[in-house]
Amino acid sequence: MTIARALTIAGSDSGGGAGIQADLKTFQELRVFGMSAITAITAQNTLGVLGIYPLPVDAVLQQIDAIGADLGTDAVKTGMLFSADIIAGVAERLRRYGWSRVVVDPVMIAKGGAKLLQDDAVRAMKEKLLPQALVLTPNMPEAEALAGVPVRTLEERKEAARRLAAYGVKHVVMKGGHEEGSDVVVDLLYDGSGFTEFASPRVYTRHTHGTGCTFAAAVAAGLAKGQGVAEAVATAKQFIGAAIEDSLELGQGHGPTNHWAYRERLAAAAMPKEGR
Ligand SMILES: Nc1ncnc2c1ncn2[C@@H]1O[C@H](COP(=O)(O)OP(=O)(O)O)[C@@H](O)[C@H]1O
Ligand SMILES: Cc1ncc(COP(=O)(O)O)c(N)n1
Repeated sequence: MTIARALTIAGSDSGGGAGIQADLKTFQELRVFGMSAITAITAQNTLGVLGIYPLPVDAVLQQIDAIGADLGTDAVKTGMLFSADIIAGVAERLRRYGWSRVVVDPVMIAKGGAKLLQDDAVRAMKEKLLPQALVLTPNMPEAEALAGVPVRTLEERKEAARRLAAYGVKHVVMKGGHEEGSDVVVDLLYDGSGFTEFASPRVYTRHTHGTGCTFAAAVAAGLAKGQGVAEAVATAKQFIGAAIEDSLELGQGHGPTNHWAYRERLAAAAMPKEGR
């Protein structure tokens, strides 16, 4: 049996809802063997980010090399990269190992406002990392920062996607969680020529900590299993939809999503009716 493998290069979230923890849980739920290279340790809970401790660039790259030299990977997901130096090193390693199924989640600011990417790192992300992204998954504020144009209306989101594709990104998923005044959350996939919409009902909840990480990790899991981008995005949208709907109500602030909800739904649907 072939085992699909995925590597996440991201920050650690002690609260377990975002970052490396969300990614590994998502890989596991989607039956993908998960591996990690930690870029920074954050002391974090549902109320906010209490501290950020970036690792030395060499420590980040050695973790990647440990995987490149032995286990290998079928897909890579990047999350919180924190600095221009880490971004440059990661971009070089992606090239060195020939890893092409790369999902870049351009994490910049935590929901509580803490900076997870230094200001001078945005340029490195655009110039060094985006050209290597098979899929880029910005939320609306991240798309604005990267594309340099306002991103609110559907037309503005499309224009930003075209601008981001010009950096060499093959597919852009413009996530719609931050869209205001709509009962539907639309994620827009741009493949360099056309747009596909992935829509779901908006869940009115405060428990959305780590939604972006979880979504991007689910896309990477699909790619690791050999799915095409559109199929991986469609599954990821289902996965995050279930995780948000069946919330765990943990913590006093913005709680994590439920990473086992999607699997439990599939299992319930497969069960014979009399067995339920
Ligand atoms: N309230 C919500 N109800 C349903 N889906 C949501 C909600 N908020 C976010 N999502 C989904 O979660 C994913 C992450 O979205 P978004 O909030 O835009 O990104 P981020 O977490 O990076 O800020 C997307 O697939 C989006 O469609
Ligand atoms: C270590 C780490 N990485 C990423 C996020 C972003 O999380 P969100 O998906 O809620 O924007 C976070 N809060 N912490």
